[in-house]
Amino acid sequence: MTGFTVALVLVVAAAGLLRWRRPAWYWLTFGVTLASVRVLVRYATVMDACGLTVPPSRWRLALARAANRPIPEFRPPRILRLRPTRTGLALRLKLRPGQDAFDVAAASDRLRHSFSMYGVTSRELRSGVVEVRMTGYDVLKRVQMPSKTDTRPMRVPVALREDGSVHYRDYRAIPHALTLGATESGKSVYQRNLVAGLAPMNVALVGIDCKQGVELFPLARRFSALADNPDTAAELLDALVERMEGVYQVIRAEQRITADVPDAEIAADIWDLPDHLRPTPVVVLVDEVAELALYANKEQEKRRDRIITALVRLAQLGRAAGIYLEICGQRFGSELGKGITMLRAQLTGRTAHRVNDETSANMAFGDISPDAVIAAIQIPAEMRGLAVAGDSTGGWHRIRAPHTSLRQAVNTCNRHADLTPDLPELAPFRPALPGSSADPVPLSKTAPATA
Ligand SMILES: Nc1ncnc2c1ncn2[C@@H]1O[C@H](COP(=O)(O)OP(=O)(O)OP(=O)(O)O)[C@@H](O)[C@H]1O
Repeated sequence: MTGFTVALVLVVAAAGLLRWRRPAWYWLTFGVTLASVRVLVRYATVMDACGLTVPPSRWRLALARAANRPIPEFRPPRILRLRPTRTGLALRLKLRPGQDAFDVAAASDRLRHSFSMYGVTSRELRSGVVEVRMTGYDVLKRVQMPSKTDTRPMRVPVALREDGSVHYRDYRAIPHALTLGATESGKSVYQRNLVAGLAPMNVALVGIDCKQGVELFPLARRFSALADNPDTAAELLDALVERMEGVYQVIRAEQRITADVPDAEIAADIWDLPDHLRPTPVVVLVDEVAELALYANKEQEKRRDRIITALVRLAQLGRAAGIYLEICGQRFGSELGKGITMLRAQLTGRTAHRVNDETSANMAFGDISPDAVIAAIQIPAEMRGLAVAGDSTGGWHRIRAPHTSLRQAVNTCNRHADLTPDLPELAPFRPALPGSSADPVPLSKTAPATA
């Protein structure tokens, strides 16, 4: 064997090993070049085979006949740009007359295997221009978020989409959201990523965790208020409603001042207020929401109604006051009693992890997108953390958050503890910090055995 052959064999073996063990590295070293060449070489044939070509126009036919030249071939969409990405390729196409974005979307599965890519999705950028995003490998198998993301206030890069793009939880675009999923499906990890993403931002975090606080209390250093039982939750939610009313008064007062100033912007929400007047936005995270809706006696029923009413009010009016709801649970339907469907209608951001039945999937997407219901039912049990995210526009994506451990989330919260705002209305709910004497004592000491 010559030296060249040995080198070639070694390179091919290294590429094969990388592809198997580290697909992301394979893509960046070998995959991106090979795939780009493959797409460009096969482009015309594949588009023709996928039914994405149009016949030559009449004048081209006439011109060919007049010049006695062969009949021109069917034409595929024109390539405007082929851009390699961290996880695949982005192909921008100008459609030919008579083609539409739906044609390309309908052919995405055929394009996927014809170009030997892992996944293909498409979206219309503007009239007649479509971007086909292809992924070179299963990006959701081992989620690696890009080191640089587009960070804006109240916009958290929380997960990766199956097309390799970043999935943002944008509170200003979609103020309130519902996250559903069976037990062990990945809800807490998703919520942890949200908290870790919000921690460096100028925002107050408020948590209601009726799982005795096990999910949110370790993150207490970055929380302005926490509740770990329905009684405290009811009081905390009332305090939030009071804060919301106070913020509305601030907006009204500013409106009165600006109303007489010609050309001045009139504030409609906290983001229109000048910086020195703008109250800190608040994200309220509710874990295991069904615990708040359960009751066993009249007293608890009254408390439940008070809690749901406060949540509905915050969901209806909170956006302008910069109060955003992030509600998480296993199920969230009418079986939880009155007010729940009204509340769900306000939670327009939806994320469903693996669910146990179609009814649960319908709770997430039944009123938004039938396709998303099917996608949520199909999430395999072994792919924990895989979810379907959609919103009231009917659009949806498969997403998966990175596997952030509780330790990592606690470290992030501790690092940003100095950013935790003190909100006067929520002062009574300020958590005792982990490690302080207010921490709960072990069970064996709190419940002495009776004789
Ligand atoms: N994005 C992810 N990537 C990889 N593994 C994950 C991911 N999300 C969750 N998991 C795995 O699934 C397990 C369960 O996740 P998690 O605790 O978030 O589920 P859950 O829906 O909150 O469950 P429960 O309702 O019982 O608290 C985790 O221990 C983790 O190992």
